[in-house]
Amino acid sequence: MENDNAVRVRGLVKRYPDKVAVDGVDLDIHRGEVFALLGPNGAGKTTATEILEGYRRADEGEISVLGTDPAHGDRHWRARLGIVAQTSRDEAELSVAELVYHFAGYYPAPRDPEQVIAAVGLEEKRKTRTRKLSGGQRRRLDVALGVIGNPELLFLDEPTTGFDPEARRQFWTLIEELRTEGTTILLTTHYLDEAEHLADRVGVIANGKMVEVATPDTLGGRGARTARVSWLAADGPREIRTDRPSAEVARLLAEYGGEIPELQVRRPSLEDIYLELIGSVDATAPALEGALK
Ligand SMILES: Nc1ncnc2c1ncn2[C@@H]1O[C@H](COP(=O)(O)OP(=O)(O)OP(=O)(O)O)[C@@H](O)[C@H]1O
Repeated sequence: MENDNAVRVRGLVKRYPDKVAVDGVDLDIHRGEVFALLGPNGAGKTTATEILEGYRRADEGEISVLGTDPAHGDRHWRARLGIVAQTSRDEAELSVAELVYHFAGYYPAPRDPEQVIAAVGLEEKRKTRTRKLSGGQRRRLDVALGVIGNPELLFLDEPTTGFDPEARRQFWTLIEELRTEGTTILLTTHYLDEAEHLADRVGVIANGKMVEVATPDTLGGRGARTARVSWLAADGPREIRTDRPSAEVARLLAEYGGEIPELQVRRPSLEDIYLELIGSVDATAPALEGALK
């Protein structure tokens, strides 16, 4: 019987000749959640993801993806996955619509190709050959091909790289719709605002190790962090740190008797916390002397 988690990983290790890319990772992704994997370049995100997709073999560890060990996944299992990899497939001479219809034919219960083309904002390009698409349009097509099979579990590896802000928002809406329909999603991204907007939980990976798994609001104790209240006083900008920002704002309000000039209340952003977590890992990483000689 399949367990409740879409993904269950214990003690995952992947070694390359000169590098341990994934170094003992545990990971649970619940059914129906959006999980964002964050980490610097070379942290091991793609390697780990490709092992879950069945494209690479682990050296050690127990892995279950939709109840199956990816090393033994058959085509029925594969049809339940959607994959948007970092590099695009190359079918340069086919048009957008031809390619989307073609891919729909691979799956037992595909989505409606026209709806998918519309959802990624490529209606006007449906007859354009894929080699004539811009980088961002090509990436939208990749997303369309990843979701056309109506997957239970969708892997998105840096899906919005090269998207303009409007396309990114449109993509976020699409992901929210998929989530509402119950699709489980594993997203890797370097955009912290994207992780914050979309993810139920985030995992930070660095040097092949999982540093922390938490909700975007609570990562690194974020929810309990001191707030900063800043405003423009008569003699220049002021900032104070406080655990009770509302009380501070009330005090200022009484003092000013009305509008407080340039008032801002800020807590550390997800990006601040992420950089702090990654920084503390870097500081304990082995020295690079050997590599730099
Ligand atoms: N086929 C390979 N052979 C040898 N080393 C590899 C191979 N693929 C990846 N690596 C190394 O493994 C480490 C992890 O790479 P990986 O691509 O998983 O990182 P990533 O977190 O996805 O990075 P990015 O954010 O840049 O995509 C890196 O040091 C990389 O150089």
